Amino acid sequence: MTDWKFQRDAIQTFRFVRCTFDAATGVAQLVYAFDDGPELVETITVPGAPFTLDGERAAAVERALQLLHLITGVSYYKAAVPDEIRIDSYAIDADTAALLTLIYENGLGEFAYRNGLNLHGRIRFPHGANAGDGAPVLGLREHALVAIGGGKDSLVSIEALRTLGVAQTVTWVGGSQLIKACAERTGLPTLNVGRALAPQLFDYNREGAWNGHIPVTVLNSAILVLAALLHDVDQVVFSNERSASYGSLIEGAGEVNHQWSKGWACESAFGDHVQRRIAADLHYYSLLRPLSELAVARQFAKSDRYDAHFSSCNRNFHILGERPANRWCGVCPKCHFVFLALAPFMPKPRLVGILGRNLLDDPAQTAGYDALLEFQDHKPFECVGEGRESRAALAALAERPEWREDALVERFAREIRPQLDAGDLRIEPLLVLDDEQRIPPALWERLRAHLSA
Ligand SMILES: CC(=O)N[C@H]1[C@@H](OP(=O)(O)OP(=O)(O)OC[C@H]2O[C@@H](n3ccc(=O)[nH]c3=O)[C@H](O)[C@@H]2O)O[C@H](CO)[C@@H](O)[C@@H]1O[C@H](C)C(=O)N[C@@H](C)C(=O)N[C@@H](CCC(=O)O)C(=O)O
Ligand SMILES: Nc1ncnc2c1ncn2[C@@H]1O[C@H](COP(=O)(O)OP(=O)(O)OP(=O)(O)O)[C@@H](O)[C@H]1O
Repeated sequence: MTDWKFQRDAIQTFRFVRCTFDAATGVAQLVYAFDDGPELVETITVPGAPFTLDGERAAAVERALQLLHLITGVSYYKAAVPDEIRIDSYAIDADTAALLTLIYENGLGEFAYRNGLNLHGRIRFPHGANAGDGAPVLGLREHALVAIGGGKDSLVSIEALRTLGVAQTVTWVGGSQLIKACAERTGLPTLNVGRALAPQLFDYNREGAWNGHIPVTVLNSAILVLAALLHDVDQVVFSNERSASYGSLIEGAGEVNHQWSKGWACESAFGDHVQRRIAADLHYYSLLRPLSELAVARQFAKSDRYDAHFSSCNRNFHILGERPANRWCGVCPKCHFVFLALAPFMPKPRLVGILGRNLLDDPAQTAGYDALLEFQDHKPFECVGEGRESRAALAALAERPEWREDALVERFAREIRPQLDAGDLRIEPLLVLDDEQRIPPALWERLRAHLSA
């Protein structure tokens, strides 16, 4: 064991070694290993300890901990993608194995595509027969843990829930100062869950591990489910919009969705599983599922409360490495898209003030915008709206005197718009609310009225 070296292609087995939770400290340890190599220990710390857990709630916490262990393993499994998966210290049933296969295969879709790997049929979680449905009703208190990511989406949800009078705690995972500042700006109760990846993963990455995107949203979701049980809360609320269900269309490969774990397929499978197998009265849902990215942007633009605090630029959220000096790098797909999506709904000086520059008047950004428009390129592997949303937003700006002379708007009107069907360029149809969602029905009725106001 002391001589063990990470040799990606020689590794045969990925092991889920054990998971533990200490109610006195709020610390969960999620332990993995390759073959008989060193233990890889990821640590999750839920503030609020000590936690007093009675019989049924303690059992639900144990089930949530195992689900978290199984989902979080994706970060380590991907480093070698070995043929065999083993679960050393507990057993899972066929339903749980099916959920995990769905999450690993699809959540690692971009990773597999970029590395030229085929994961279909390769990910096999050992399992027994189905244990049957029947998670108990725990009598959880009516309260929402709302995930906050520092960008516009979660802020739209938080403000909607505030307006609708839903009691909420603004919750985030990890040490981002930007998210903390946004959370504090809400003026609501906050909960910051600590997360430390096993340090060896960074060594393995340097030593030739497979690397690439992992389904981080479902991982954060599993963390919040555990935190909800510990804090006796009946709702875990995310802010994943309808557009997240659509990936990039790649010639020869089909659809590859960077944000698969923000999509409806993941939300419905994960949310149903939580209610069937963990706690029948724990509701996991995305409040923004009925909305397109443009509809979310329109909603965000209604208030300027967060203009000086939020950022959707993912470059702020690296564990290691540099972050943009003024919250917006201005050159990545998310900066491009958010600028474009907000532009039809916000006065121009306000938007330029938020990002610090006018991205649509910068010819150097042409290729970036072409990818968003799916013009001579595919939609970027990032959390951006659908191509039709970008095209509709630019078409709207091409009609506005304050925007139409800007370099990229003018180019769109001259070169790209004539190749498109005018009927597909209207914004209004993209703002219609969708019915595919799992928001608690009474809340959905009130939310629909609020969003339509
Ligand atoms: C901040 C970011 O975008 N990171 C992505 C980037 O990672 P990078 O290597 O540049 O830096 P770090 O994030 O600091 O990660 C260092 C290494 O750690 C590993 N890792 C990290 C987190 C984790 O949960 N598991 C891990 O294994 C990984 O090996 C890193 O190399 O590129 C990576 C490869 O494409 C991405 O996976 C990183 O994405 C993060 C996991 C992340 O948190 N990204 C979110 C900002 C993000 O993409 N959110 C999407 C949601 C999409 C989804 O749910 O799938 C969004 O904006 O909506
Ligand atoms: N560190 C985090 N902890 C908990 N939840 C997070 C974290 N980062 C992102 N999320 C949540 O994951 C979901 C997807 O994140 P995403 O980045 O799309 O949203 P956002 O930051 O609210 O908005 P934007 O799209 O403008 O960046 C959101 O519900 C967000 O709240």
